[in-house]
Amino acid sequence: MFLSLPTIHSTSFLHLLPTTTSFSINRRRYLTTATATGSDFDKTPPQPLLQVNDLKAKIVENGVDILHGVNLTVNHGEVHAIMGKNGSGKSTFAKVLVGHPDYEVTGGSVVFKGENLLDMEPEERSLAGLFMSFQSPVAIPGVSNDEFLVMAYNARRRKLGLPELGPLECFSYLMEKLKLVNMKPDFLNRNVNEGFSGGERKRNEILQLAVLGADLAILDEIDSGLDVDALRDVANAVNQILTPKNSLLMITHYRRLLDLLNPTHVHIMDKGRIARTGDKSLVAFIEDEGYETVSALT
Ligand SMILES: Nc1ncnc2c1ncn2[C@@H]1O[C@H](COP(=O)(O)OP(=O)(O)OP(=O)(O)O)[C@@H](O)[C@H]1O
Repeated sequence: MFLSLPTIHSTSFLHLLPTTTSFSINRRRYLTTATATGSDFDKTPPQPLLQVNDLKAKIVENGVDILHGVNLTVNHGEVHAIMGKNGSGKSTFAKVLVGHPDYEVTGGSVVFKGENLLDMEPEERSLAGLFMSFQSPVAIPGVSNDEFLVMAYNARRRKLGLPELGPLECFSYLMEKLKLVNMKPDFLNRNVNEGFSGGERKRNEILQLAVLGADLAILDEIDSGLDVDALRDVANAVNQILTPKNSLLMITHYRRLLDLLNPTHVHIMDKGRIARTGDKSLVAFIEDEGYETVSALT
């Protein structure tokens, strides 16, 4: 997880929900009904959860431009996958969204829940409902998993004006989430990610997501290093965390994760841009043709 203040599912998106819209929810399509007061002309288009427009960014250390104009819209309840060859800028894009200090935005805009995301500090982005699990989650020596989760969860509750949970309530809340991710309770007493295997770290990221919640969860190669059982557990947990209101942006190289999480949109990133967007059939196209075909068209 991005180690700033915690992300949690927020109720503040409610005012953004349109009166009438058709939007995809995980694998289903829902049609909400208009309020009876207006004509068709009153129907407002769906308010995107995330709107990225011509986003450009460079690496701070060496000034190299990596993102060359990314455009992406994620609506509530959608599941997006970003694929693309190594070094095409997928992780950079994700890290720029959460405000990673290694990168500087040089152009474009990002609107999240109606707010300018680029104006927010990383902590504010997290508190606003953005969660990211990194490709290589870091360990936090000296801080136990349960301390970390309780602290993060209660910080978010304070931010939302909710009372903090006491130790007993926290314990039962965490146990419920552990079950969701199929992790043993002793993981709570261990220091965050310290001595965890690669797969355990990935599972622990999903535990953090389950505990903290998110309006938009960004999972960067959550499937790398997972055995088949762990992959299924992680996918099951993510599917249970998804609701009609929150959304998922996953970065992956592998079809097996897509089969389990069933994205509504698949994007191919190439040379720091989204070069192609489609549905899951795009994956079969890439498997047949390779990324070079996409590169040749950009
Ligand atoms: N902090 C950094 N310092 C130096 N180079 C970087 C940094 N971050 C990204 N890069 C470079 O930017 C390019 C894009 O990297 P990025 O990690 O975004 O690619 P990716 O599409 O996620 O690749 P992969 O599929 O291999 O994970 C690569 O050439 C990478 O070496």
